[in-house]
Amino acid sequence: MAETNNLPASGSWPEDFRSGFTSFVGRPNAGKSTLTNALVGQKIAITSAKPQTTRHTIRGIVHRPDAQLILVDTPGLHRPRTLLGQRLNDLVAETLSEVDAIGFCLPANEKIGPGDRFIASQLAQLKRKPIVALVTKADLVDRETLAAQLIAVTELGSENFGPDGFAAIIPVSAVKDFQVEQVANVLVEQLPLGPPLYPDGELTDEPESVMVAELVREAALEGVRDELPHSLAVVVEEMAPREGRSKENPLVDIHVSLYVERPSQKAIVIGKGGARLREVGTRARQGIEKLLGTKVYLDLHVKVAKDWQRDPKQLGRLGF
Ligand SMILES: Nc1nc2c(ncn2[C@@H]2O[C@H](COP(=O)(O)OP(=O)(O)OP(=O)(O)O)[C@@H](O)[C@H]2O)c(=O)[nH]1
Repeated sequence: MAETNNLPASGSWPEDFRSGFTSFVGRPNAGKSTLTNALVGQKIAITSAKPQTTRHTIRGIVHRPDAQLILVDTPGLHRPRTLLGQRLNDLVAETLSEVDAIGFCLPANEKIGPGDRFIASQLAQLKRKPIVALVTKADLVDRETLAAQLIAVTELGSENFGPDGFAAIIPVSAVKDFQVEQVANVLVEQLPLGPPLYPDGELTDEPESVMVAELVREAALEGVRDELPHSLAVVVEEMAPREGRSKENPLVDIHVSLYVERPSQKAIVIGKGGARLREVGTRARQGIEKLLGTKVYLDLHVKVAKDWQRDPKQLGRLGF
C-alpha cells in the first residue's frame, strides 16, 4: 500500500477531446433503448451505476478516440406514460438541464402526435439546450414518407424552438445500422471540451468503482469540508486485480485521480510533505478493502483542473 502525489502535468487525452452527457427522450416505443444499444454496442461500460459525477443512471458510454458520450436515463420522460397529462416534474427538468445535449426520438413511421408535442413543449422550456431530433426507425418507411416526416419534424422544431429549430435533424435506423455513427457525431459536437469522465475498460463495469470513488472523496473531504466546498471531484482511472497473485491472497490495484480547482486546494489535500494525502489514502483504503473484501493498493493523484474546467458548467459535470 502506498499513495503517491507525483502529478502528471497534463492529462493523457487529446486537447480537443470532448466529453459529456446526453439523454434520449421520446414517447414509449420511439426507439430510445434500441438506439442506445446500437450506439454503445458491445462497450457498455457502466450500466445502472450512479456515479458521483451525476445523480442519474447511466445507460451506456460511447467511447471514441475523440470523445466520450455518456448516455443517461431520464426518469419520467423515459416512461412518458406516467408523465403525459402531468407537468414535467422537477427531477426530469433537472436531469435534462444537466445534460449537454438531448436526443429527441421521433419514429419515422408514426405521425407526430400529442405525446411528441407535449414533450417538445417541455423541452422548449430548457433554455439554450441543444436538442437533436432523431427520426428513428427510418428503415420502416419509404423515401417519400421519410422526407415528409423530416419536414414535419422541422416544423415541430420551429414551432417550439424558434426559427433555428432543432440543433440538427437526423434520420436513423438503429436496427439497420443506418446513420447511427452520424447520430454519435452530431451529439459529440454538442459536448464541451473535457477529459474522459470514465476509464475506457471493462473493469468500470462494476458499480464498485463508483463506491470506491465515493470512499476516496469522503476521506479526502474529512476535516477540510469548509476549505474545499464542492471543490473536489474523484475519478477512478483504473481498477484491476494484480497479476500473478495467488487466489488466496489477491490484491486489487486502484488508481484514482482527485481533481481540485486551484493549486491552494491541491496543497490542502496533499498536506505537508504529503502527510494528509497518506492519511486520506489509508482511510479510503480501509473502506475499500472492506467493500471489495480483498487487499488493495491505492494510488492517489491530485490534479488541478485546467482552464476549461473554470467554466461552472464543466465543473458541475465533474461534481465540483
Ligand atoms: N424496424 C425498426 N424497429 C426499431 C428500430 N428501433 C427500435 N425499433 C423497434 O421499436 C420498438 C420499440 O423500441 P425501443 O427501443 O424499446 O423503444 P423505447 O423508446 O426505448 O421504448 P420505451 O422503453 O417504451 O420508452 C422495439 O420493438 C424495437 O425493436 C429501428 O431502427 N428499426
